[in-house]
Amino acid sequence: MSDTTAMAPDKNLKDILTKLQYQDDAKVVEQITAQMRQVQDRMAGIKYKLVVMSGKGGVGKSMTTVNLALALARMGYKVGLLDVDLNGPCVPRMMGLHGQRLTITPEGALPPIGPLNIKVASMDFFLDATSPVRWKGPMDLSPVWLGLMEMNVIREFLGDVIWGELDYLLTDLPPGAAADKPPVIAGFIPDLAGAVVVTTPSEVASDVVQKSITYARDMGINVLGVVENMSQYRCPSCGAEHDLFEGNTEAMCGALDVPLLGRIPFDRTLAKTFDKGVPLLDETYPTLQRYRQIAERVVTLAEYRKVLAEKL
Ligand SMILES: Nc1ncnc2c1ncn2[C@@H]1O[C@H](COP(=O)(O)OP(=O)(O)OP(=O)(O)O)[C@@H](O)[C@H]1O
Repeated sequence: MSDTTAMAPDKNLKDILTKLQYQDDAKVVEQITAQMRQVQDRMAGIKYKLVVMSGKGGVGKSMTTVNLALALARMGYKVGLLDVDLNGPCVPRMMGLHGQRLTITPEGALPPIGPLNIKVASMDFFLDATSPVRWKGPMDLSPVWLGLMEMNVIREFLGDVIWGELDYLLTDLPPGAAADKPPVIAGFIPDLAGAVVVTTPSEVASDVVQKSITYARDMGINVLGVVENMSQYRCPSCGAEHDLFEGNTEAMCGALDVPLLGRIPFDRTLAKTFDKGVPLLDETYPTLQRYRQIAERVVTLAEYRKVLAEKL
């Protein structure tokens, strides 16, 4: 049995990165290539790697990622969940794993196991509870270095986690549209099967989500479809459903030629349970059944694409 220790919390990017020395350009390329090779090896046992992205923040991307993972696990698949947000990782809390740590072994970092045997790896597992990740160098250098360092931390992190054999790995990307980090981070995941884009009808009314879909496609990411979150509000007393926002997701999907995978209503029970770290697991619950239908569509699309890619 290998010697295991919990990873110490560390918030200072400069400390995290002391082992990474940028001496010259050739070294940087060498280092990044080595990191990417390591990530490829670590993820070699995963059949389908998916990312979940959104245009703006707060549209329910993490809620969707977590519930798709749970739905896939309920369908009998071996599932992993990866949360790469440095400044707002919330997957561990939603899965009831906040405060856990990755277990460091000589072979790499073992992710904690959440409900339905889902392996969960998050930046949260080596960050401290409340303070933000901070820069300790000169402030005028911080935008450039923070970007570089953040990408480096993420590649290092991806190269450390031992996933073993999985059917699906779902990655919750940080929010952001167009020329921003999510598609770049998605590019760190080798043989990506595709992306699921989460939006709300109000976001559709703006052009942020369309930009992120276009940008993802420009980066060669296969957009499997769109999930419309907080579509409607179900009245707790009479059960009637009412629209919450203006916006026509169906029309947007038609215009972009991307499938609408499903709609999830605004559901207070969902928010209350997952935000408290007590994930709702009753599969007969109507909103969870909707996630199940979306997960079934995702499986069909991912498998179809794979078969197609193998035949061509
Ligand atoms: N369908 C829903 N019904 C009710 N509340 C929801 C729903 N989806 C998400 N929420 C709530 O909205 C808040 C934001 O959700 P979530 O953290 O999943 O968004 P996000 O897009 O991942 O945010 P971020 O941009 O910070 O990554 C949370 O409190 C969550 O519980």
